Amino acid sequence: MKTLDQYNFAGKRAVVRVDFNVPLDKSFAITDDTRIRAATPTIKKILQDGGSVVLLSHLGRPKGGPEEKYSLKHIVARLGQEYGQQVQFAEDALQAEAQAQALQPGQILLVENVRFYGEEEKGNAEFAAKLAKLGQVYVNDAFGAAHRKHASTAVIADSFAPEDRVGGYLLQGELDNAKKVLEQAERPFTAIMGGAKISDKILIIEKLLDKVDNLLIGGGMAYTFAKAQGGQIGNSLLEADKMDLALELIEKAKAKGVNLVLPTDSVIADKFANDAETKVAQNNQIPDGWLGLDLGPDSIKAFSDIVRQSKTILWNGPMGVFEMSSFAKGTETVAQAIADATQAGAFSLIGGGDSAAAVNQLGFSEQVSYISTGGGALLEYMEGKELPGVTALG
Ligand SMILES: Nc1ncnc2c1ncn2[C@@H]1O[C@H](COP(=O)(O)OP(=O)(O)OP(=O)(O)O)[C@@H](O)[C@H]1O
Ligand SMILES: O=C(O)[C@H](O)COP(=O)(O)O
Repeated sequence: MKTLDQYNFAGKRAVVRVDFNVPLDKSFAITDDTRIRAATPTIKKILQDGGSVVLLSHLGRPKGGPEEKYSLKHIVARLGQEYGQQVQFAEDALQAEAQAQALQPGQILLVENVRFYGEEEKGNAEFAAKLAKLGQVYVNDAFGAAHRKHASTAVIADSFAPEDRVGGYLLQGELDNAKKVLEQAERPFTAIMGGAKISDKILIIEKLLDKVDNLLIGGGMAYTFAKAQGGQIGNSLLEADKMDLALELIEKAKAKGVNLVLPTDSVIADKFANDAETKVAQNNQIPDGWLGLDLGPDSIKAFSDIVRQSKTILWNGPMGVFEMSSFAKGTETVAQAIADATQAGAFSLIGGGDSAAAVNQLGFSEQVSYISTGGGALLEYMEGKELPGVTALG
């Protein structure tokens, strides 16, 4: 992979694929800008060389057409602050060529969400070739989307000569840190998995069983395990078609000697709201009409104790609905335990858009070793899978 420092961008227009899939609140304000800040060194290097930049990104999961809540126009002003200059905006990825060609050295153009075209996620070659016309060199700095073989993350590279395909600083740094955990993990090695996207992660959990000593499973995905074990989970998150797999994972963990820890209790709520009525329940005895939204006190203690004794820690996915203060305690306490372990010499790698947001929001960002901008991308890399976004640069 050609690195940024091996390329001189003077007089060149670079198409830079970034992962600006940042969380937005209801009024479209950015609630965590980690991914924006993380790509800045790459963009500055290109500009300082005397190049111009055409930014491509996705935001959210639109259904193949424009959707106001997923428009990248919401982040234009923030980018302007970040780069200390006005950032131009192209409202349609396939109508952006004239605007791109008019860019002067040092200028930046942000192109509307590439997923407003269904061809993006299909990895359509014609669509990719049209995007490639926006510049003369392709830079991929979208580590968070490097596991997607999409038009702008991978296929587009075919339209550029190998010497004009470049890996950005963020992409390179992320790969270096992930390798540290994969190849030099000091034991005990603990992975903590949580969040809502059960189907995205459950297969990856299986792979982690070959690498870790402890696997802690919290957040929404834990209820699929509880239900599979015969528990009552009320209205908590469930992916019914993954229950068999959950049981298999429990068995496999046993066979491999991995300490798989599930929450024993939860903070449950009578509605999905910060002002809901709450109480603590055993994870297998959640009444109908109630839903588990955070780790309970026993689970918090069990998780934190293991984390504090670990020498390598990988965390992906919050332990509860941390965005609501009533359900943030599990995530906060686990983050504190990771910070304590790091202070005591452990290497801690935090992955996932929401996990990174939680660590920032709760004020722990300076107390962990590395915050990855990748969720699925980091995990797939850890699992030993090839990342199409990286392979395409070769
Ligand atoms: N018990 C729960 N019930 C419902 N939602 C939950 C629960 N626990 C956590 N969540 C939600 O899960 C979401 C995060 O899940 P997600 O799988 O997206 O994690 P992530 O860290 O962002 O990883 P990635 O980057 O792969 O998306 C948060 O918005 C959080 O509120
Ligand atoms: O948030 C992420 O993990 C990346 O931006 C990829 O998004 P996706 O899971 O919607 O492809």
